[in-house]
Amino acid sequence: MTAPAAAPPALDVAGVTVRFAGLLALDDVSFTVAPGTVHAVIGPNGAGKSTCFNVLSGLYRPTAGSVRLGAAELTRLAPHRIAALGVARTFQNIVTTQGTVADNLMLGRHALSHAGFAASALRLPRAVREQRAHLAKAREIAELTGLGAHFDAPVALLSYGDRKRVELARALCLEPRVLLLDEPVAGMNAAERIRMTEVVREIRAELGLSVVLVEHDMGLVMRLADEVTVLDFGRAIAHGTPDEVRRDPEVLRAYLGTTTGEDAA
Ligand SMILES: Nc1ncnc2c1ncn2[C@@H]1O[C@H](COP(=O)(O)OP(=O)(O)OP(=O)(O)O)[C@@H](O)[C@H]1O
Repeated sequence: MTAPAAAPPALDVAGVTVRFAGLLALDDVSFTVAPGTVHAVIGPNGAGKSTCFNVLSGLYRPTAGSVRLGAAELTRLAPHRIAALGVARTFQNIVTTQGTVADNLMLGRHALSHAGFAASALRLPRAVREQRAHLAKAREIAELTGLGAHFDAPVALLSYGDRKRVELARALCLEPRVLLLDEPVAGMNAAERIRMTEVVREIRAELGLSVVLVEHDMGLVMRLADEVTVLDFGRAIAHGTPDEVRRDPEVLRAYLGTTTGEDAA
């Protein structure tokens, strides 16, 4: 694998508010994802986690507040512009079933293609060279995410866990500086969860990117996150290391019936 790129800039979320009619889905939420760290956003159902992700990836425009990647303000940009600045996301419920693993990863490379459609269709030398380089990169990312042996396999024939990693690999094909992971282990069995945890660790170490993680699986959050922000009714009620937040009385209160924080979220 290539050497890790320079550390990504910090992702600063400052005073973000999202109002849907009368409902405050996010209420003046601020946190900073430090370069190269895994930052989890957790909270009970309806706390605002998905809304927060949708703001970070440009699907929602906040009512107030800002999201900055280094000097770049993201909140007024369309999702594809945010992706082009190096913020890629996975989707919780999209588990692709079309094409081969290679096809899906090459779709992820599409946004980085410089040769135009006509040049590619005409197989002009530059387009052919570029296509070859994209394929090599896609293969490298498949290896990194444990999909190397399945590179030419139809996605429909893969296990659920492998397909979730295709979604992750597709996002990595954008060569992001910040990766937004939306419930990466949702629906997985125990073995698949462990595998995904290992893969996220490896990609962080290998690629040096920052990861923002929304996840209900507290085991995964405790093992992976450097920092955690806890949302409740749209407000950020706690920030800290996994150990700090699981001992925080307000966090324990937010998760009704939770006494240890182990099975929170
Ligand atoms: N597009 C929308 N229009 C109106 N209300 C919305 C919309 N999206 C989310 N909400 C509301 O905003 C609040 C926060 O929802 P959100 O989906 O962000 O929470 P969440 O923490 O991701 O929940 P879950 O863990 O159940 O996925 C909820 O009350 C939800 O009903």
